[in-house]
Parts: sequence; C-alpha cells; structure tokens
Amino acid sequence: AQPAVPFELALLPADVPDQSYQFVRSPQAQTLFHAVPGASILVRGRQARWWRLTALRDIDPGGSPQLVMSHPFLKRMEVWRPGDSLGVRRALYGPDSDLSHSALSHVVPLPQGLRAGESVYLRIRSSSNVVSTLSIEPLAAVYARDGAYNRMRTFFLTALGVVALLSIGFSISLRQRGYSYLAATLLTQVITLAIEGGDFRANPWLSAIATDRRTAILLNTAAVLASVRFLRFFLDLPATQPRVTRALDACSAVLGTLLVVSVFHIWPWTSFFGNGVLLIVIATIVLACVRAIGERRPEAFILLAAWAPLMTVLVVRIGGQAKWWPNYEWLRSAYPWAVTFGGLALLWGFTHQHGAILRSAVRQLSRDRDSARQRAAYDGLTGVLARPAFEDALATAVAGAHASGRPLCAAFIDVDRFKLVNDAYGHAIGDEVLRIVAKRVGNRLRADDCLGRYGGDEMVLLLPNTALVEALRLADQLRQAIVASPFAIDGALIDIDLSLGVAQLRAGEPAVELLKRADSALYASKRNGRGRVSGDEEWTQVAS
Ligand SMILES: Nc1nc2c(ncn2[C@@H]2O[C@H](COP(=O)(O)OP(=O)(O)OP(=O)(O)O)[C@@H](O)[C@H]2O)c(=O)[nH]1
Repeated sequence: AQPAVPFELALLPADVPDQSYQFVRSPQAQTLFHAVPGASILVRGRQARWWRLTALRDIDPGGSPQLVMSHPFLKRMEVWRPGDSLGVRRALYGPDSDLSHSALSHVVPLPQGLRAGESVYLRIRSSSNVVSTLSIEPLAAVYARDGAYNRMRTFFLTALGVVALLSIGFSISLRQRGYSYLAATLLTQVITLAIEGGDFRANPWLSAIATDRRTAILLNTAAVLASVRFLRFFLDLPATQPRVTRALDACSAVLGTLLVVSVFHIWPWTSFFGNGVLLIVIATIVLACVRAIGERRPEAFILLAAWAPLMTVLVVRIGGQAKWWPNYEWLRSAYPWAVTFGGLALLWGFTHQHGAILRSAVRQLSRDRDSARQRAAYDGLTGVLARPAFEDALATAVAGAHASGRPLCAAFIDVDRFKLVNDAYGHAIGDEVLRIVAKRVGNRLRADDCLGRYGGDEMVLLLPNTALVEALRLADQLRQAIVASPFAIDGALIDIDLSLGVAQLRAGEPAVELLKRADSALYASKRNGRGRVSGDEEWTQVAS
C-alpha cells in the first residue's frame, strides 16, 4: 500500500550557522537533519529553518504536481531543488507574493515530479504560530480547493458585511449607539479576515499595514473592546450587573492602554498579557450571560449562543499560544465560521427581539387608537355621540335612505331657557340637567335611532325608517318624558321643557339641508313660545 503521505520530513536544527544551499545539501548537514513525523510544520521562533522533504515513492510529473503549504499567513517559504541555482520564494505579501493562487496556501510547482528518495529543501520563516501542513497535489486539485475556499470567503465576508451594515442601520434608526459597537466588532473581523485572506497583497502600502504586527494587535484589541461595549449595552449591564460592569470596564481600560502603547512599542509579553486579559473578559461575559439567563432574559441567551463558538475558538487559540495544548490546525478555518455564525445568530436574535417589540408596540398602538376613537366618538358630559361621530352616522343614514327609498327624519332638541338654569343653580347643576335630558331621551329611543350632542344645550336625533308624522309623535313623547316630572338635583326641583324641530329627508337632499330644515323647525318652536315640537312645514306643528 502506498503511504498516506508520499514523503518524509526532516528538520535542520536552528543553530546551524551556515544556511547556504551548499551546506544544507552537504553530507555533513544531512546527518544533522532529524526526522519529523507526519506532514505538519510548526516553526517556533522567528528564525528561518530548513526542512528536507524526501519522496518515499515516485511522484509522476503528469498532472503537474505542486508542493503546497497550508496556512501561509505571515510565513515565507523558499523551495530549493538541488541542481537549481536559486530557490522559488513564496510569501502572502511583499515581492515574493504569488498572485496566481488564492491565499489558502503557498504553492510551488514540481515540474519534473520527484523520484523515490529524491529530496527538495524548504526554508521556512514564520511569525505565526499556526501549524502548516505540506502536501503534494496535482494542479487541478489545487485550483479546485482554491475555488471552494474563495466561495467560502465570499460567504463569510458578505454575511459579516451585511450584518455590520444592518447594525449601523439599527444604530441610526433606533438611535441606539450600542449597535454601532457590534458593527465595529464585525468590521474589525472583516478586516482581519481580509488581511489573512491576502486581499491587500496587490497594494504595497496596504501590504505594509497588513503585515505589521501592530495591525493584528490593534484589530484584535479593538474587536474585544467594541464587543464588550456592545455586551454592556445589549444586556444593560450597568443597571443590572454593576459589579460585572466594573470588572469589564477595568479590563477594557487595560486593553485600551495596551492598544495605545502597542502603536509605539510591542514587547514580547504584549500579546501574552493581552490574551490573559481576554480570557478574563471571556469568563466575565459568560458569567454575565449566565446570570442574565437566570433572570429569564432572552437577549442573554441569544448573545451567549451567538458568541459561544467564537469564545471557544479564542480560548483554544490562546491555550495553543500559551502551549497548554497544541496549536490545532482546524483553528484557522474555525475562526471565520465562528465569527460569521456569531454575526448571523445575533442578526436573527435582533430580528426576533425587535419583531416581538414591534408586534407588542403595534398591538398597544391599535388599543390606544381604539380607545382614543372611543373617547372621541362620545360626548364626555352626556355620553351621547359627539358631533363628528354624529355627522358620520348622519351621512351613512342619509346615503342609506337615498339608496333604499325609506324615510329618514332628523330632530333638533334644545333645552328651553337653559341659560336661566345655569344662572339660577350654577354650571354644575346645568351640566347635570343636560345629562338627565340625554338619559331620559336616550331611554326612549329605538335600536336604530341615534342621538348626538350638537353643541351647548342642543342635541340632535336621527330617526331612520320614520316618516315625518311618526317622527313628530315620537318627538312629542320625548318632550313629555322631560316635562312629566321636574328634575331633582341636589335637593332642588327644576322644571325643564324642550323645544324640538323635526324634518324629513327629501329625495336627493344632502344631509346639511336636512339639518338646516330641522333647525328652522326648532327655531319655529322657539318663536312660537317654546315647549313644543314643530315640523319644517307650518301644518306639522304640534302645540303643547
Ligand atoms: N352647564 C352647561 N351650560 C352650557 C354648556 N354648554 C352651553 N351652556 C350654556 O347653555 C346656554 C345656552 O343658551 P341658549 O341656548 O343660547 O339659550 P337658552 O337659555 O337655552 O334659551 P333658548 O334656547 O332661547 O330657550 C348658555 O348659557 C351656555 O353658557 C354646558 O356644557 N354646560
């Protein structure tokens, strides 16, 4: 059976003084190389190291074999074949950058393939502690993987960009600055992913920024600071968990100082120290979320679920850097997944939460609107229809009567000499008189009749399906109900009488005309001595 990895790796110790091609190739150097199991490369320290790759079987030149090194960010690779005058150099950024492949790996062609036992030498320099894997693959396989990788990156960057833009939108439209911290968190991640994805390599100025150690520290620190600010806002921590807030604020102050200092100087312990603070921040965030979940706050659950994968990846990465466990290779691909998952989960959470808030606000609004309508429709003093609502009812009744040809009458009702009641007993008693008139009249109406207050002591009555003669009779009954017994209010007995004016709708007549004629009839009642009902024709007057 063929070995899974068709080559054997060996590493030359770092303290070999001579780094020339001639030396590494010499029999003396060959004895110094020590075998390394598997195909993984981890370069510790910042010096370049020579690796020897020896084919265990013939690697056929057909299919254009390529030597591939994964995770190329911050790693320079030179591949030298004995016999060549110069090695082939690869780096993600800078003059050795190879633009014919994605930033997924460094790729060097092996045009003649390799014969069993033949060696190539790799000089690798790295300022990253992420493990790389070596493989030899046909060119087509390299391109296929590049394509898949680019599609995935497009998904990550688009998703994060969209969530960041939506967060900015939330921040502006809801006037809640907290969401802009989330946008800042996601944008720093987008920039980090773009840098690691080699997106800035075509521009020398951006390349310089991308490969500067300070950039990574600044971006990572800014992301942590922004996400802490977001958490503080999203869980309303200052109000709900003041001690946790103080702890997070202290961590933020330390990280902020580190961020500013890093612009000028980076000590070897800078990232170690920063990672320590980050671990405290993560522990505090988990604590804050768990406590808030205990208080049945769904937003805390959303936040914890969204950030759990990212926090796990960060802890594993920090542990790897601190050598608590190996620097797992899956970390690099897990990171963009975790960030994107976090962004999308929070977006879903917001939509869910704002949807719930929006739905309850809409329900409240429609309740308010209904009760406002209710209040506006009825007169506050008498409880009968207020004038606008009465006019609506009148318009409907007039249209209905015109359409059906059924009779419709309107009657104006006015309390006689009401001013004297007010003057003699006071305004409050006057109010009570109006209430009693409305009540006594209202009690005698039929289901379809409709009573409204038109203003002052004047009310108006709609009598559908009623012809004038019948309406006059009804109006007189109403008047009789008022005059039958004096109003007993606060120990006083007050005699009240009404004047009424009735009119019947004529064919095609608009509502205003009907009211005008009913009003003239009322005026006739007043003119003829009050305490009576008049129709809008002379002959329809009903004397008291
Ligand atoms: N208590 C009370 N008085 C009101 C209210 N609205 C109007 N008024 C009074 O009602 C009186 C209306 O008087 P008018 O209808 O002009 O005259 P009147 O005294 O009723 O005499 P006639 O209508 O000619 O029989 C005025 O004195 C108003 O101040 C109210 O809501 N409450």
